[in-house]
Amino acid sequence: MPITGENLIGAAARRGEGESFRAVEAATGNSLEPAFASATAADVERACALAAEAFDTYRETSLDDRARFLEAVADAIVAIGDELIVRCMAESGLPRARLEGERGRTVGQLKMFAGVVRDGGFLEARVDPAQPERKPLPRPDLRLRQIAVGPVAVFGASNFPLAFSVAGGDTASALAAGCPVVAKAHPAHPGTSELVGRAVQAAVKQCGLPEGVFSLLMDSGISVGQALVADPRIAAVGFTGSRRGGVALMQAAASRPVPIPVYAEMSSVNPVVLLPAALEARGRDIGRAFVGSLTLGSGQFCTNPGLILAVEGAGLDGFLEAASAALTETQAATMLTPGIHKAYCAGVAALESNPAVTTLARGLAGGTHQGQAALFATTAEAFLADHALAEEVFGAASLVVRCPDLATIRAVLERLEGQLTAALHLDEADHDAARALLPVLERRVGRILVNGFGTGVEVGHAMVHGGPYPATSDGRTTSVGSLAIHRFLRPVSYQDLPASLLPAALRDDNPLKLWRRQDGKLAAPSA
Ligand SMILES: NC(=O)C1=CN([C@@H]2O[C@H](COP(=O)(O)OP(=O)(O)OC[C@H]3O[C@@H](n4cnc5c(N)ncnc54)[C@H](O)[C@@H]3O)[C@@H](O)[C@H]2O)C=CC1
Ligand SMILES: O=C(O)CCC(=O)C(=O)O
Repeated sequence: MPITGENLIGAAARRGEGESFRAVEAATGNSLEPAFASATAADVERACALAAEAFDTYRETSLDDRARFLEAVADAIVAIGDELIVRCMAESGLPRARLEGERGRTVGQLKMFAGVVRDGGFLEARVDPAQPERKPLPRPDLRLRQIAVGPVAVFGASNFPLAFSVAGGDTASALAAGCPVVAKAHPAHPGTSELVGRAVQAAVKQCGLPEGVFSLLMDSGISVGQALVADPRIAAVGFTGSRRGGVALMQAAASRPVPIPVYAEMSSVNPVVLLPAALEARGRDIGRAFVGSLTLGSGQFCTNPGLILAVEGAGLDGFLEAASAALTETQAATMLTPGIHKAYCAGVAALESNPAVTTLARGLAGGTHQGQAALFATTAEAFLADHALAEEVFGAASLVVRCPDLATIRAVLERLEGQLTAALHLDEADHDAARALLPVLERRVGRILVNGFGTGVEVGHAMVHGGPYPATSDGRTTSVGSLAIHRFLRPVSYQDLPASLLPAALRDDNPLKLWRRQDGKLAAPSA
């Protein structure tokens, strides 16, 4: 499939008339062909108009038709073949095996949502039949279902160019909910974005859906994203990226005449608590496993373990020795963009020059665009006194906070901002200590895990990839897993509607065979 540098607006492919830009090969910094041209305000207008036009038809597609569409998108992505992987490797600097895995995750995610749609449970159908004889007042007939919120703007992430990008989790969950998507390509991987966008466009056509179900807009800057979020037809936003970018979109959305929700996944340092018995028994093993997670993908995961909390002692010393030894041998790896590399180097330099911070180890030095891993340590006292030490350094850098006791670990956790994950390393003798920390962790994070690290999010039904601000803009939800569909749904109640006007999900004969809440009780569909 040739990459043309065009915007995909409904069924059309159109060269933008905005600023021209090229993708950059992450490993070399060289420009890649072809030139892309940023979309204009008229392109944004057209994509949003088509999305609004498609909305009522698309949201009422049968569950089976919508599921088949999601499966068609998955198949079309696979059908691109190796060209997708090769282009994505060049644009992101990520290795083949990682991107092949990520393609599998992207396709699996679309198929999972196809299953969620077919199941119909996300409609949360409820029926409270009328009670005309109720005293002192009769009860009306009340029925409820969830409907799609409207067209969704999706901003692809730089660090997951497939699974969190054009046809990633935000797009899959919005399409599953019945929302058309206008995607804004990340300027770090426009070629990858176009290839995937063309696959979605082809699936829309193949399934006979209205063309406005999907559009893809290019931009080297931020004006297309700003115009998209401001467009009155856009009803919600999905975003993964920097705190600055996410907050800017939250502000843009909140200052519209009609504000809309922004589901932004932003920054997180993902505290890892090493409890005493586990540290003493296997501190060295934990240290080696930690370095594996820290340096995965050059540390460019929002779930990266950026903060380690432990009580001082021989166990922590063993952990630090093993972690430092492993880190010292870690190869530097190409980072996603020169900008991200520069931000990483600045973050590391700030820690190195902080008098309250000790550099424990650095990985092997690398080329111009490669991130050199780093491990730092500080005291709890210094950490609590300096807010900057709790900020995310995006890349393979982590800070160990030496604590005098468990109460101090708890105090540090209490002071942290909202996080995506927290990990506890524990043995049985640590259970009481862990139990005491759980209430704090539940208040601070979206996912609590034991004897592991948060990198590598499982795409499933019980996953929460979210957390209180600033991990995300809305801690009540998730951007990974089937629950993500609820971000793009809204309940509607139908009171005393004649049977012929009711949506199929709420009719007495239950033609969709849904599990429904009948007078408050979950009821199976009759055979
Ligand atoms: N928490 C996470 O998962 C991630 C965090 N990051 C952080 O973000 C930094 C920069 O990476 P990027 O991927 O470029 O993130 P970014 O937040 O700068 O950009 C992400 C997307 O949002 C758009 N955007 C950014 N600011 C905007 C604004 N004010 N108005 C409209 N659109 C806007 C960009 O054009 C891009 O499409 C990294 O150094 C890292 O610190 C990056 C990737 C993932
Ligand atoms: O760890 C993962 O699998 C996903 C991480 C993520 O969401 C991110 O880095 O943006």
